[in-house]
Amino acid sequence: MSNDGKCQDTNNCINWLENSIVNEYLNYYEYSEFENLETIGKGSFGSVVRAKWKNAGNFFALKTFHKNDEITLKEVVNEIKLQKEMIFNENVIRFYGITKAGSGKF
Ligand SMILES: Nc1ncnc2c1ncn2[C@@H]1O[C@H](COP(=O)(O)OP(=O)(O)OP(=O)(O)O)[C@@H](O)[C@H]1O
Repeated sequence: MSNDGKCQDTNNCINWLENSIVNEYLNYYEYSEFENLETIGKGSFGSVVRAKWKNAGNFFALKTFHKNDEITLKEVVNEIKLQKEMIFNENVIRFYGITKAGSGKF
């Protein structure tokens, strides 16, 4: 699938994410690079945790999606697309990249 943001089913969404990482459109972080995870909020699709990035000691908000189903994967791709479009808006938090928890969730 091309990297035009289309995500019609589960496999397409996963391919879009993986191609975006391989082609370096998205930064990928190993989940093991984070420590001191503390839950700071919950949304419709998952929870948000504050986590320390071991490499530099700074903190990130990690948005975790609880399921790997089609609706959730479409939400992940949609949210990444929105974040990338908002890159120059100072009122919107910066999107740094994506990680994958041990359970396979993004
Ligand atoms: N970057 C962040 N820094 C601090 N807290 C955050 C951050 N992102 C999200 N949160 C907290 O986590 C909560 C859940 O965020 P999340 O984005 O999962 O859902 P939402 O946008 O509030 O709702 P929905 O999932 O219905 O769109 C937020 O309401 C907020 O309290």
